[in-house]
Amino acid sequence: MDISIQKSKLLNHQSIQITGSKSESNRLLLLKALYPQINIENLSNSDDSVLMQKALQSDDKVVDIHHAGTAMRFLTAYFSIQEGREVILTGSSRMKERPIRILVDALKSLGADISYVENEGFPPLRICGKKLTEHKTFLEANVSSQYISALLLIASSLENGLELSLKGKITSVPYINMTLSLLDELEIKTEFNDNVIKVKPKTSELKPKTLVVESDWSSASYFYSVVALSEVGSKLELASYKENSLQGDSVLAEVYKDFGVETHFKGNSVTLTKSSDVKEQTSIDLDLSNAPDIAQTISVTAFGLGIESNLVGLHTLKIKETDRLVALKAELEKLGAEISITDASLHLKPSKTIISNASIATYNDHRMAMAFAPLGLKTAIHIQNADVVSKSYPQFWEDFKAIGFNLK
Ligand SMILES: O=C(O)C1=C[C@@H](OP(=O)(O)O)[C@@H](O)[C@H](O)C1
Ligand SMILES: C=C(OP(=O)(O)O)C(=O)O
Repeated sequence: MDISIQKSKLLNHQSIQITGSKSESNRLLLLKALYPQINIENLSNSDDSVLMQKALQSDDKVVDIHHAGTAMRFLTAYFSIQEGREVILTGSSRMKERPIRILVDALKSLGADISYVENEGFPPLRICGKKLTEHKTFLEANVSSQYISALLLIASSLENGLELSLKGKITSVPYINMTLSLLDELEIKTEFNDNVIKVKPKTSELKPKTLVVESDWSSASYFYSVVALSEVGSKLELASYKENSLQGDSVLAEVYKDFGVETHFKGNSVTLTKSSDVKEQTSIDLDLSNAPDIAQTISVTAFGLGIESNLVGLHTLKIKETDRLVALKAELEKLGAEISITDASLHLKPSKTIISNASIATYNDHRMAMAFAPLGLKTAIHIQNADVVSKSYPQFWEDFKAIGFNLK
């Protein structure tokens, strides 16, 4: 399904309810499989969370998690400790290109039995579940924090817990802290000092506990972009959010100040207001190594506003749903952008015009479709394979329609 967006205008004062964070949901689903006393509210309805839930409930030999990176990484750890069970864990053709050796090596050093079914270092994996006897390991922490979260999520089930040493510069740190905070809410004892994370084994029975998932901040980014690209005085309300979030992408509230967007928290909602125009000479300089999933949204907002941006810390973007740096360059250029990229950065020159009726390719990447959609406020734009959004945000197009986007 392709979608054409006619030039649109934001309907002021709309309120949107966004589904639960897929990162929090996929962690809690795994923890619930280990500790069934957990009750989860506002669970994400994203494809990735539905796939995670199904995978945890299935008895099949082959478990296919399609494009879901967190599910691939978290389930590798989970199936490693399912004693006596053998699983082939696989995914989409892109998933077979997303590296997993760092996690597999760490699990093997703890005693896991994992082998590669096709290419060394990549899914699919054959995992023969067993009791892991070791409790100390290390891993390179600069490639994906998901490897670290995967180990932490199973750590309290290991006989002696886990002592994990992180080597190199740690990337996507807020996601590690999110994992540790959720463990903390379950009264699982953890420590994170000087690049060493320790998790104690859970010895006492967990009391029944309800955890409410906050709505997804990465999904909120597309509305930040909409407000940034709208006229001064425009307002949009999003639910359910809190000021002290576990999600690193909540840094949006700070980042979008530079795009003239103010954020106000009230009750469980957040109101975004376009409070001032952005000056032409504004330049956005950001290190996004802690919030890689909002890089596409920010680049497109900056382009839509015609301002310069220098984004660094983007080294993880190459191994996500697509090579997001290459994809951003190719698609922004269709719109007339002057953009240069390296393996870890992106530089966008200020531009005065946006080419109309460009057809944006989405590369099986939900965030390509969602990041480019707000440009419909500036010009007519065409989004290819627009249903990719369901990976994280199945209601995306309905919600964009509700706030005034003219979709065909
Ligand atoms: O742990 C998580 O829930 C995630 C961690 C990040 O990945 P990396 O650590 O690979 O950057 C992020 O990009 C992904 O969307 C979700
Ligand atoms: C990178 C992402 O997801 P994952 O790595 O879980 O596939 C994402 O949602 O942007």
